[in-house]
Amino acid sequence: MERQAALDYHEFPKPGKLEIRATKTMATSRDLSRAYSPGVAEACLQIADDANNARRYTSKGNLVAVISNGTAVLGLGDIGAQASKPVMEGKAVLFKKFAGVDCFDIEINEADPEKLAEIVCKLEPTFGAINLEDIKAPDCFLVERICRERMGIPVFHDDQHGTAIVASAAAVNGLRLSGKKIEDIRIVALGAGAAGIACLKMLMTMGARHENILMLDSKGVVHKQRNGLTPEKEMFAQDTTLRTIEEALEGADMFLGVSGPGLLTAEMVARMADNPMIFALANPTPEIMPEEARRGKPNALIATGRSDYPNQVNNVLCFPFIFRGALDVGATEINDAMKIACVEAIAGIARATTSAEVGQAYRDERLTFGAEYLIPKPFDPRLLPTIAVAVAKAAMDSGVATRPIDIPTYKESLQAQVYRSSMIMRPVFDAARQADRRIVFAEGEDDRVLRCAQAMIEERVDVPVLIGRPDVINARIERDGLAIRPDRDFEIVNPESDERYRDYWQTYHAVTQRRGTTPDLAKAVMRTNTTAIAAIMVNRGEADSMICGTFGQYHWHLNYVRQILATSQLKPAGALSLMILEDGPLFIADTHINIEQTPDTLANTVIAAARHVRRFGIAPKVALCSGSQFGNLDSPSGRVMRRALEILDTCDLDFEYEGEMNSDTALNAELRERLFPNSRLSGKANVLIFANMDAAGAARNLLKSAANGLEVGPIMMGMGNQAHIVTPAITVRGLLNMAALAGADVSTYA
Ligand SMILES: NC(=O)C1=CN([C@@H]2O[C@H](COP(=O)(O)OP(=O)(O)OC[C@H]3O[C@@H](n4cnc5c(N)ncnc54)[C@H](OP(=O)(O)O)[C@@H]3O)[C@@H](O)[C@H]2O)C=CC1
Ligand SMILES: CC(=O)C(=O)O
Ligand SMILES: [Mg+2]
Repeated sequence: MERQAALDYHEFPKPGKLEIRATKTMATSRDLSRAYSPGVAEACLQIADDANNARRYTSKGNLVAVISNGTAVLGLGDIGAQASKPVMEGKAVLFKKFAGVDCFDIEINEADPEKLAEIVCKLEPTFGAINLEDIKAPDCFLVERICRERMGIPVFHDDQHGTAIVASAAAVNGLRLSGKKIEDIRIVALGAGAAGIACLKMLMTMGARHENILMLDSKGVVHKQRNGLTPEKEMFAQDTTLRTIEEALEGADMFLGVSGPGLLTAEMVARMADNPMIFALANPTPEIMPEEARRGKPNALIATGRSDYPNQVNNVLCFPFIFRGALDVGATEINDAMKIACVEAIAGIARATTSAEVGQAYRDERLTFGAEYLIPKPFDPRLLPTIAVAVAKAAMDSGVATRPIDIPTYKESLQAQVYRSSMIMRPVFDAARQADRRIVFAEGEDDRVLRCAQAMIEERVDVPVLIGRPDVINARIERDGLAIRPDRDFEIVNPESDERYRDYWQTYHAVTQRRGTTPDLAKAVMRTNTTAIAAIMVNRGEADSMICGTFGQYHWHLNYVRQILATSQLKPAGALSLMILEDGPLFIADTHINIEQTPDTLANTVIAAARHVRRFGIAPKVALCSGSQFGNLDSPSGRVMRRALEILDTCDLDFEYEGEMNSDTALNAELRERLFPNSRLSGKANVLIFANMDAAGAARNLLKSAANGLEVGPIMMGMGNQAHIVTPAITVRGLLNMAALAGADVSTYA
């Protein structure tokens, strides 16, 4: 049951959703004396001397407090500070996961807004910024005002401004679709609390007119004749005879619900103008469920706060990224210019085509700008670089940044955070953009290949050619909402019917006739085997490189690549995987080609690997890994390694290599020094070569599965970049990386 699953998620394997992690080693008494007394005193004195040093010597600069008193928790109401803790912990997790911002969740038993503000202000030494959360209106307005006045760091009440930013982004895009103008639309807001007031103010900043807005709270329409209105409600009170939600909604263009569950019915919606926007944002249960809203107005543009429906208007699209940008420039506040930059950035992302990753993360959904996709999805990797950069720039332009930064460099560093492969792959992508190569994908009907083709076109990597049935390819492009179109963006080779078929089977026959292929067999292979077709295209010069292997066994594909493309000069020399790990890149070979290495194949693998590693701008340090080390075991792999080392020693090589040794000895220079002080390898090895495919493959798979390694590869070495065979677990980004490698002229990136 979903409720029990949610509880289990919170309870197991240990209670809660967060823990604290040390960022420095604490292994020796030397560490202890630096981290704590006496060394810590040095850091204290620096900060006592200049408070700005706190950002340098402590975690303050990246630390946000998520603070609540539990008086308006989601739409659950005043459930108290303790009960609000799961929400605050949850926000802290989102801050960290989406934007690398560290958080403490702080739940405070204080209902008095002035006293609460006082407590928050006293926390300033600890934090780089404050996120107020789920504090009821009108108290939240006072708390925020006092804190903003007294504190020198950004204070942002997310239910107000985060919600307002995301709702406004959705509204901006909704208006584009309906063709209405913001200054003309009539808006009815149900809920006059933290979120409601802020959303309306933001919509007015975007151009909505005060006289076109009707606000309702639990007592009905907020009008001039009502007594005891708070100043915030007073601001929106209209001189009107309308009193109920039904009356208010007559002919309205937008419903903005930030109130409570189930307060809107299909019958009420039916009273609205044509093509209305219905934003039912109460959590966890909206004012109206989308099916019901559509019953009232079939052509309504509908958004809720929920992730299980299209158009999730939730402040998670904003808060991690607006704080990221604000912290990174040392902003003293989050001002209107930064908020507007955020609205525009969010709205712009939904209008641009979706990235490879977001397409993969939301595979079953159609993500093309439209009624079902007004705003981006929370897992869209473009959110961080796009929004944080827009916010940082707006902070600098509006004069609240105390530490201005170089925006292009900042954007690159954020992109590197999101796409771990982006830094190391940058020169490869640049080279692929410069080269004019045609890449043929054997499995052109695969969803991942189609998304990769789209990304290749967006990133101007190279021209894709897809082998597959055109009707299947077109149907999948349509289903996935991709923007690519055959002929305009890519070429299709249809194995069932292509005018080049005769040329292809004849070429295949000519190449393999002395290996038992008859004309009939050649014809059958060219009708059914897309890997062979791709290889023939490369053989005939109709493509520069091929990529296959999204399904099936590596050696099955390798057989055709070898048959058709290997020559006396070009032979598969091994498969190299670049594993991007938390502490940097590590190359592993040969993961796929030589099932058991001989001394000669091993020496070739080492030389080829060193050449490929250099192309990434990395100086190779190769370790020959085995169960035996430095001659201590007379094992088969030890013997192969030792003989390979002798061969390498005759080759006059200009890179570091050493063997044979265990893989921990390869990665740990201190251990190596103890075991074999005369090693020719300096520091940590960055290329591990194993004696057989089992060992190399196991190392690669363990690094991927147990160490969260991100793989670029396997890169086929020795074939002049004419062919790469991927493995079925490959992701869209993985394919795109391979396409960039295949698309780069190998001599141009390094
Ligand atoms: N999707 C998102 O990103 C976000 C959604 N929200 C949701 O918005 C809702 C309000 O949050 P927030 O503004 O922080 O809370 P507040 O407590 O500050 O405001 C609640 C508002 O809803 C009004 N209200 C409550 N019950 C009714 C009712 N039966 N009929 C009409 N109005 C009613 C209250 O009226 P009165 O003033 O008379 O008490 C008040 O104006 C919550 O459900 C919350 O989950 C909030 C932030 C973000
Ligand atoms: C999303 C959020 O902040 C709320 O519902 O209160
Ligand atoms: Mg909230």
